Amino acid sequence: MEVKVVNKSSFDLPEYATVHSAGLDLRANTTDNLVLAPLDRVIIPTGLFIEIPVGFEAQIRPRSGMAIKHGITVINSPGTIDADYRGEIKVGLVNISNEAYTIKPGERIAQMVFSKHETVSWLEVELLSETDRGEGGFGHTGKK
Ligand SMILES: O=c1ccn([C@H]2C[C@H](O)[C@@H](COP(=O)(O)OP(=O)(O)OP(=O)(O)O)O2)c(=O)[nH]1
Ligand SMILES: [Mg+2]
Repeated sequence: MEVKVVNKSSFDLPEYATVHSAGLDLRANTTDNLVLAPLDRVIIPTGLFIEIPVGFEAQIRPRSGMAIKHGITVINSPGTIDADYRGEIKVGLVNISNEAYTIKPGERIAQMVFSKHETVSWLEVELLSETDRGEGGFGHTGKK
C-alpha cells in the first residue's frame, strides 16, 4: 500500500529493519541529546507527516529492546494515528526504569504499524445473545 508522506525530518524515511518486519522504525527528529530521568515523560517529534488511506490507522508501538533493556516505552501504547490526521507524528515516551536514559538525535525510538480497522454503526437493542461465558471476565475461566 502506498502512503503519502512529507518528510521534514533530518533523516531518511522510516524503514522496515527486515523484509517482513511489521513495524517501520521511527527516529527522534531532535538536534540534541535528550536525557530522560526516571518516570520522565516526553513527546518526541519525528518530522513526518502522513496521509493514511481511509479504513487504516497507524499504531505507534514501543521497541522491545529499548523497553526491556532500558525501560523506555511508549506511554500511550499503542498510539493511534488517525487517517484524517495531518499533523506531525509524535511519539510519547516514558522512562519506567530507575536510571536516566539519553535519547540521541536520530535514534530509533518506536515503531509504526499500519493496520486496517472497521468503522461501526450502532444497532441499539434491549438484549444481547446468550453465551457460555455470559458476563464472566477478568480471570473468570479455569476456576473449579
Ligand atoms: O502517539 C501518538 C498518538 C496520536 N498522535 C496524533 C495523531 C492522532 O490522530 C492524534 C489524536 O490522537 P488521540 O486520538 O490518541 O489523542 P486524543 O488525546 O484523543 O486527542 P484528540 O482529541 O485530538 O483526538 O494525535 C500522534 O502523533 N502520536
Ligand atoms: Mg482522540
